[in-house]
Amino acid sequence: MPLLEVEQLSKKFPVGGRRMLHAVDDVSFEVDAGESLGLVGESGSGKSTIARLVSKLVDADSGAIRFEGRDIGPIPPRRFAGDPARRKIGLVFQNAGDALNPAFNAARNIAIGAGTGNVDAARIAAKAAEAGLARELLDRRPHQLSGGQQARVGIARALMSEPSLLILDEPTAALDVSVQAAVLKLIDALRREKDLALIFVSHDLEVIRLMCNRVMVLYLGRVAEYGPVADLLERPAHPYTRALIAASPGKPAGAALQGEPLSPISPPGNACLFHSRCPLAIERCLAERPALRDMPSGRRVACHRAEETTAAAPSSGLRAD
Ligand SMILES: Nc1ncnc2c1ncn2[C@@H]1O[C@H](COP(=O)(O)OP(=O)(O)OP(=O)(O)O)[C@@H](O)[C@H]1O
Repeated sequence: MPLLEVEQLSKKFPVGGRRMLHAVDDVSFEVDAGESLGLVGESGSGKSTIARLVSKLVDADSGAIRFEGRDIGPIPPRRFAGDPARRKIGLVFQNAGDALNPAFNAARNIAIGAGTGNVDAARIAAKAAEAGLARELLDRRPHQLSGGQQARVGIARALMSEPSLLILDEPTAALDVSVQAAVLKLIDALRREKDLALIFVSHDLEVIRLMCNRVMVLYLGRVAEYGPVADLLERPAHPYTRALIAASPGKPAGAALQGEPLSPISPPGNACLFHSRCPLAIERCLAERPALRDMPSGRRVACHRAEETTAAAPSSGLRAD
């Protein structure tokens, strides 16, 4: 049984009048113990909303979220704080400085993660040590700590309840490259030592490559492609994945996507959501939204032309019919 099973998760937000923004649409995935799943996609693709839905900060419109086999989806977010599953899901957010209470010192901020009133100082020190935070920093308030130290406080806080799943939403996005590398190394070491499962949200494919076993590529709230990370990045099957890889730092310029993304507000019911920017779009893509379908080696892809895309060499210029 997977540690976490998410099935057909959907979330719309009202945006005035009767208009709804489709933030997450029919998303399914699994995470096993000790596994690290990356969520990647452009800004607005639904990564954070998925992280917030799974951690029950936001209520889903529909879909199941089975944690250790139990569907926690129907539990209202306000009641989830007292649920035993809550303690097993640790959360680490972008910009640790903002996520910490500025009035509390590091020790008190870490203690919050236990979810109960009084926490033994020795336990706080132990979690700080696991997160690589020196004991003498525990008396300092967030503004007296560096970005990397703040990130470690956030991680120590998430570890307080001995989680089996950590949800990390761009945990190092605000950090300098060298500090980022040290914090990523820490997270990876913790995953191995504790057999922690991770859901790792990032814009950065290189970070995903380093940190994750599997990756889910999202476009306008839907899964474009899903699969083992090395294989997927080596041989992307979805034209959007190819474009993301081509646009990542260190790749030659000129491969940027053309065309405008569709609006996530009342998107067309039938068409592929990527058709407006897709170099391979054909008539069928306008008439029939591609379902997520199984490909070899554990890959799933939502593209009518995936076979042609994977058959083409990564550097070859793909053309529409
Ligand atoms: N509370 C909300 N009310 C209305 N719209 C929202 C709300 N939260 C998210 N959205 C919208 O849902 C869509 C998905 O947002 P989300 O933050 O999940 O994307 P993301 O991929 O995490 O983006 P980023 O990388 O910028 O954080 C966006 O269009 C966003 O504007």
